Amino acid sequence: MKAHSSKVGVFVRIRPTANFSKDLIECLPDGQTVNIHHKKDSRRPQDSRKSQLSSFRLEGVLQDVSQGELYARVCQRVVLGALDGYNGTLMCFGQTGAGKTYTMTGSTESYKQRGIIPRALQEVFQEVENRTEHAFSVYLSYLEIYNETLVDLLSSLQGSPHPSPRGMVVSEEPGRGVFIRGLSIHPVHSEEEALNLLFEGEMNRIIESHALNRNSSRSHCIFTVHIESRSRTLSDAKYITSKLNLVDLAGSERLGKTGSEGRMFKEAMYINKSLSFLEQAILALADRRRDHVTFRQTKLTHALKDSLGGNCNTVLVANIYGEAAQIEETLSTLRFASRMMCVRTSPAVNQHMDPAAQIKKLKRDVQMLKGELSICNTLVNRPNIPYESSKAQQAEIHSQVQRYLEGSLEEISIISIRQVHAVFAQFKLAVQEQEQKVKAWLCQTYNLVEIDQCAKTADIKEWDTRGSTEDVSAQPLKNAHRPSSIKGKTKRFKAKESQSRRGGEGSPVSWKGLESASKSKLSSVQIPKREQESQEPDTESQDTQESESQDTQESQPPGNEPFHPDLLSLPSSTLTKAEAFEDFKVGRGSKLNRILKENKAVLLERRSLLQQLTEEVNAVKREMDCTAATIQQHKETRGGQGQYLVMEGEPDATSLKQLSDLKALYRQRYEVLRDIKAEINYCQHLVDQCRVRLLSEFDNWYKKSFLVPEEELERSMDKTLEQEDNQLPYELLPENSSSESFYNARYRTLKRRDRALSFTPVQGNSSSGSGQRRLPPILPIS
Ligand SMILES: Nc1ncnc2c1ncn2[C@@H]1O[C@H](COP(=O)(O)OP(=O)(O)OP(=O)(O)O)[C@@H](O)[C@H]1O
Repeated sequence: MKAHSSKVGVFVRIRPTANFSKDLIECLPDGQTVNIHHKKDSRRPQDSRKSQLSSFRLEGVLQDVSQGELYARVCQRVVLGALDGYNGTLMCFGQTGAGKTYTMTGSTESYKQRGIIPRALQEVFQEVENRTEHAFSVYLSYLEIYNETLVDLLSSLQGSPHPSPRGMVVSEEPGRGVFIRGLSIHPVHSEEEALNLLFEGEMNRIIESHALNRNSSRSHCIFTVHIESRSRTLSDAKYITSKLNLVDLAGSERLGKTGSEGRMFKEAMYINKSLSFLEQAILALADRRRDHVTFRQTKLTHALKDSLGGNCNTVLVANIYGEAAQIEETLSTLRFASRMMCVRTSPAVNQHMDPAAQIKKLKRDVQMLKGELSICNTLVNRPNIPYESSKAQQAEIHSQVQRYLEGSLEEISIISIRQVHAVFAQFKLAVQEQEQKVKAWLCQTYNLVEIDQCAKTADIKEWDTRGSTEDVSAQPLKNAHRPSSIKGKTKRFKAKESQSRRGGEGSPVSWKGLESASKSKLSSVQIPKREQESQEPDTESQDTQESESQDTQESQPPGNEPFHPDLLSLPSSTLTKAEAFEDFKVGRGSKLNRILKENKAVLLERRSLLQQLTEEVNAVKREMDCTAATIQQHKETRGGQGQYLVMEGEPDATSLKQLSDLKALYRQRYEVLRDIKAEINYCQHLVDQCRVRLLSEFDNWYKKSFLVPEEELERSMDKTLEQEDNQLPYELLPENSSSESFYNARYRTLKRRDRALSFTPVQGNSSSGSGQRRLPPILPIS
């Protein structure tokens, strides 16, 4: 939709104070102008006594306004715009302690003092209910930028994706704009659900205490409401989306005033630096002669790129103090605010096409074009060309390709593009069939099993034998006492090893033997048939232990972390991951493990064959070189100028014959060597596949069996919560029923926090090694 140019809306909010400096700060009756009387330049002694007036005219000066009034004047139109498909951004900027968080989030203890975000959420869900002609979907995300690190404040919620090892990044894509890759986005269906997420995120924010603010936010936070809306009445393909960014910036601070030291000093440096880049970006945006603005210097400016000069309705609230002591910072906040007034944005509805409806339309277009094509063909007298592919035509093309491959058809005549595609498809099919045949032949010859196939069989058998009454989660612990199946397996290895020893591991393989082994596809390689194994008697052997320990080393699971089953009401013994892997190999993963071993045995056999063969080939080569050298020597002693003639029966004639035989032999053996190398590559591929599959199945099994208490815990917690909620102290709630969601969400959050505290000691943000997270004192709801 066409964008129109719009100014950024800028408001000033003055934090209430008993010491309001009327001499220095003058709010004019127009409600839009604030005059600041200040010293000319306090840093220059000659100017320090001179007074100067700086006047700022903004969209509104808000002094002693309630939270409700502020929302109505500043935010409401942006929220309603977001429901109509316009992106919106609301940003609080100002000195530390000036009231940004109070404006944006407000008090989480008092419904009346709730800030912009809870009010915006209430408005969104009220509108969703009222606008019955549209179906809305609402999603939330909550991002924190702390010391140039992106943190997902909602990552602690159930269902959040596991954080990517590479962390989150600010990305840009055409058509999608700026977004945070890796940030979790949560669907919400009610105001209460949304508030739950807000309060959860609030608990995770980083706060510190300093001289100007007891609960100072040490980071920038962006709470985003993603809205999607589709018409319920119109069946067209269009739908609209929008993003509402509610930004609480960290406060700028003079280090002398806040007394920040150590980590807080470092935080303050990051905050001031990113705010100064933000100011630079605003300056550049406000200057219409500049055609390039650099947003990428900091995460904050990059993440806000779309919101500052993009296609959205943007509003800034500049929070200032009313006291004389902060007048310099107040002045610089107002300067920033007035620059922001010069920035223009181009709000536009984000309209998209529904792919399903678009497909329908395209189908209609194709039908129409086909009709036109057929008319054109008739007009130029072209024979009736088929543009649809019927089964008969496909069969015809198939037969043409087959005949072409066999040589009975010289060429395939081309009649349409569709037919060319069909011909290529047939060629591809022929190649694939050939590949399958070769693969099947190799598997059959070497008794190797495709990993997918064997895993499927293993799964089915596992399922069959487990039975319906068995407790799956208890399985690994049962397996901790190695089941008897391991014994059967140990016997197999013993048999295999003795067999391979009998097969001549100690005795050299003759050339003939090698050749025939390769040509007859190694009939001498003995691998036990899988069906026979289960019938073998149970016995333990030293051989097996060696074989197993060797295998364990090769297929070690990643990590060796101990886990604590007692936390999960499991028996109190503690297994390491390596021990669990051992159990897995004899239990659930026994089939895979066995196949891995068998394939490895074949691979080893092949390798030793290759080694012997290489030696043989090298020996032949040496012999060839030797014979050639002898012939050369004779040639030279005869003064060998010109042609070298040898009479039959002479010793040189024998040498030449011998050399030619050796060459033939060399070529022949070299070919066998090459074949064996190819076989080894194939075997290696199967062994690798087996190993990866074994490890990944183990990982899944391990996670399912031991390491996912959180989800279970969360589920059980939610149940408990529901029960507890039924006993919610409603007598404490105010009579206003619209506050119910707010207090419910608050109550749930406090409960969750209590439980979290009772489970783990309170720590800072593990990802950033920062200060405390915002954990407000538990107060009675009143
Ligand atoms: N308009 C207001 N009415 C009542 N109390 C306010 C108002 N503005 C701020 N306060 C109070 O002032 C204190 C500091 O406010 P707040 O934490 O919102 O500041 P901030 O600008 O977010 O600071 P920082 O940048 O350090 O996080 C809080 O106790 C808050 O309740």
